[in-house]
Amino acid sequence: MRGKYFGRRHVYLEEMKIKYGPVFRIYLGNQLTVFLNDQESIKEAIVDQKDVFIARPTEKLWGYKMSAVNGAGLGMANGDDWKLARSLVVQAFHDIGSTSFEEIIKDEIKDVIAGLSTSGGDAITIRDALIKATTSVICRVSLGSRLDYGNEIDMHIFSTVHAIFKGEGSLSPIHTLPFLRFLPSIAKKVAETTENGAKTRQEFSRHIDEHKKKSGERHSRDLIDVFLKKTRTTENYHIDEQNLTRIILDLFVAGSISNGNVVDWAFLYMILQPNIQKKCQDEIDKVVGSKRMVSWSDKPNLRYVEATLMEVHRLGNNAPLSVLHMNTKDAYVKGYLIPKESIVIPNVFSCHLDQKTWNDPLTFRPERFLDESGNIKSNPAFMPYMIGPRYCVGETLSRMQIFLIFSNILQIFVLSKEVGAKLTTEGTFGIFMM
Ligand code: HEM
Repeated sequence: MRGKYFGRRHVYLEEMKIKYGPVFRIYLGNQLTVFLNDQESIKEAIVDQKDVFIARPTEKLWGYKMSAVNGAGLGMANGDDWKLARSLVVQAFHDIGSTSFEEIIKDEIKDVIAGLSTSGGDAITIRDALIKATTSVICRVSLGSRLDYGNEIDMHIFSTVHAIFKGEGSLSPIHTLPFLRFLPSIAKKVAETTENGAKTRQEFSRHIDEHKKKSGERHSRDLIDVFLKKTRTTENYHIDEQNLTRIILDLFVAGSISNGNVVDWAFLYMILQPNIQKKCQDEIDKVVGSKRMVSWSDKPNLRYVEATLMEVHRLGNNAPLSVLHMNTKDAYVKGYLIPKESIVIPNVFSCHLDQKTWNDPLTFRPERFLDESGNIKSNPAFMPYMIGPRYCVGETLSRMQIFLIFSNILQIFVLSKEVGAKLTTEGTFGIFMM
């Protein structure tokens, strides 16, 4: 999308919603694409007709089809391949366990805090440190080792994942108008992306080989350990090593920058609303004090912090268009026919700002998520990790990271704006709202 909507596709979609209502369609190339723009329409499709809307349109998008040749991974897989990949990741997260997750995250936080402490009060940008920490968490959960920023190959993985985010994602015209790939400027980019993806997956294969050498000695410390155990204990296990490298890439893509990005949004709101920052800090001081780190078990008692992070998710809108779905049969939503094999896009951004649901939706107000007794009060229209059978598989790990990083940094530092800096909450629309 170009012209006045460049980087502001959400504005265009809001204008379409006002004109045509909560369900409307557009053509991407010759592909019919339906946008669902409120809680009722998203639920009616993705939950009430889950078996029809569970699919991904992988075959309909050129780049995704190409990248699924040696295994469709998890995020873009369908049918039994999806079930098996999802159950491997769920099993791995279960076996690694929340105690190990917490230890891994706290290790990374200590590094971020050490980095911030050396600034001596000078203005610094925290975003890079946050994203490196959250990428390192995924690295440890998938490959069993920290991301080494002095290592050329690790940096290659990091920049490959970054590059994916800078693109337009599934809505890039190249997917539905694949002849565009022959244009010289695009051809170069396609060649680079293909080469980088292949190199990154080769590196993952190297990690799998390393794990195999030690396999007898290892407990389930990471995804590769759990995969190797499955291949030993399950006859004709259907996921092969090629596909595993794609699953790992999916976890990196979906789960690294996303979390750092949310914490970055959270700190922006705290800088712009120092009174809310202070309320979070007062709660942390009261519940945890300053002699130990904030832990995941403190969360039930840090309700204002929790409500603040929910409000960050609502307004920061990390994954504004969720991930694409496809209906495998003709279906109706709000009385509109959605022909078989349409691309279906849950517009979570619009749902989170819907005037019908949210009082004063553009105002940052954590209290909207608290009841009169100060307990957390959710809202069915709040769905940052989506709903239905394909909801985010990394939700628990993600919530833990965001909570721990946010509260442990606020426990120590007061965040403020550099003198003269101009800050805005107008984000750039892409796979993630940046
Ligand atoms: C703030 C952080 C995150 C947000 C807002 C987020 C949001 C989402 C959303 C909206 C979906 C699409 C669900 C659907 O299609 O119905 C999704 C899917 C997914 N997420 Fe996340 N996510 C986050 C972090 C993570 C993390 C940390 C991981 C991995 C550890 C992860 C892995 C995935 C995967 C693999 C899928 C595809 C699931 C499937 O197709 O079955 N995400 N996420």
